[in-house]
Amino acid sequence: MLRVPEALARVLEHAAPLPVAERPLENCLGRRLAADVWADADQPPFDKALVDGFAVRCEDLEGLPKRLRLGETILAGQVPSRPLAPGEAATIMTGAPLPSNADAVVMVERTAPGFDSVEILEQAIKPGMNRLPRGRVYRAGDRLLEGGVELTPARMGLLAAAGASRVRIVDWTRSAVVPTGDELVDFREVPGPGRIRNSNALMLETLLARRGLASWTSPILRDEADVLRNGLKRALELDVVLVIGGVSAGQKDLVPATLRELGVREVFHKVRIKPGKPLWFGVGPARSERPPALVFGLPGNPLSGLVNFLIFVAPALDVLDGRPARGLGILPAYSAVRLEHRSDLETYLPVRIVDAHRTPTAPPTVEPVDYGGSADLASVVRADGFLVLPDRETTVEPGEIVGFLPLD
Ligand SMILES: Nc1nc2c(c(=O)[nH]1)N[C@H]1C(S)=C(S)[C@@H](COP(=O)(O)OP(=O)(O)OC[C@H]3O[C@@H](n4cnc5c(N)ncnc54)[C@H](O)[C@@H]3O)O[C@H]1N2
Ligand code: MOO
Repeated sequence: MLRVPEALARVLEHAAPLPVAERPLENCLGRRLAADVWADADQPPFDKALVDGFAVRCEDLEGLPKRLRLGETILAGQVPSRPLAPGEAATIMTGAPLPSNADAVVMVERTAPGFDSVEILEQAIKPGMNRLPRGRVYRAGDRLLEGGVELTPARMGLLAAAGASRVRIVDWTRSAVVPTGDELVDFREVPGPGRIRNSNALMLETLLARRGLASWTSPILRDEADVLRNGLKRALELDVVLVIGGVSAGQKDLVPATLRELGVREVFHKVRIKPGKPLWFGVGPARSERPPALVFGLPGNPLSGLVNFLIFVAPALDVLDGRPARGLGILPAYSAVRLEHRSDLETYLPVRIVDAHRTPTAPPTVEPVDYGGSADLASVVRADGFLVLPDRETTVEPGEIVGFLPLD
């Protein structure tokens, strides 16, 4: 059986960035830009007023206070019809273009406006005041964003300002979530005898959604070869397939055999991890425009699926997204209790932080929560993360440093 780092390395060996695609900007939050984006025009595209007030020529304003004749009014969205005449001011609103020879804008609060003239009150005025010159933000032809950066809200805004309405990105991963099992009913239903609600599909969909990825969820597939075959075939058209259940040793655990029948090449089955040991991983048949699907057969127990997602699926999604796989983010923590670990499986134990008033940089102290095993999703809700025990026997003493994988 593979150890966790070996299994992860096998997964990542088969993961490669998805092809570049041109997509509508509004759909690209969080995506990697695949090419540099250049400014199509100067920004601002004209000398622009930064306040509501009066556009002036500073040379008219020696020895304040002084009265200027009022010429035209320029609202945002309009353009001035002519330059200022000597001794003249134009009424102007924030965002409007300045007359070509105006070199400052005086705020309306620092003036005494009259009917056809305005008195500019005593104040320090110099050229450039309250005026954003054309091209001050960027010039046509400037590189606005470098290929490779992630699209944040501010970068999205910048691209919108530059009219980049379609952008080249590393395409987003299309994932399928495939719940399997005769015992499952939709979570909106009341389960009959022996049945349980399908909780894992929603958990996996939302784990993907947290990463900005929409997914397709198949109907619950019954444990019958032809039902599984048809359902899984459809899922294999996507980039990542998360099959839930049916991967251990039961009589109805038909998922691995069905996947192999559909041309999915098994890379490994079972990992030295708890929960999540029965994990199955394979690579789908070749596709014309995208790399073959990465297929994860996640064990049906909710915590097994969650832990396997965090440890194996999430790093693969990073690579498909065109970014280096982020580390697991395992931090040091102190164990509050003695733990006797008698297993050769790397073990993820739900724990809560017990020292609420610690300083932010100090490792937290953690203690296990009441835990009923990998079907006990309520334990994770009580937990702040997982304490990680190695894949060999070990005893942890109270106060000893352990690995801690925070949740959320
Ligand atoms: N003889 C062996 N038995 C089992 C082994 C083993 O190595 N040898 N491994 C155990 C471990 S560990 C796990 S984990 C489970 C994994 O089993 P499967 O992946 O085959 O999953 P199922 O049997 O279909 O389901 C297990 C459990 O999870 C529930 N489940 C399934 N799907 C969902 C869902 N979408 N939402 C909520 N709950 C779900 C299912 O009802 C079962 O209770 O196998 C052990 N057995
Ligand atoms: O992986 Mo299983 O989840 O240990 O119960």
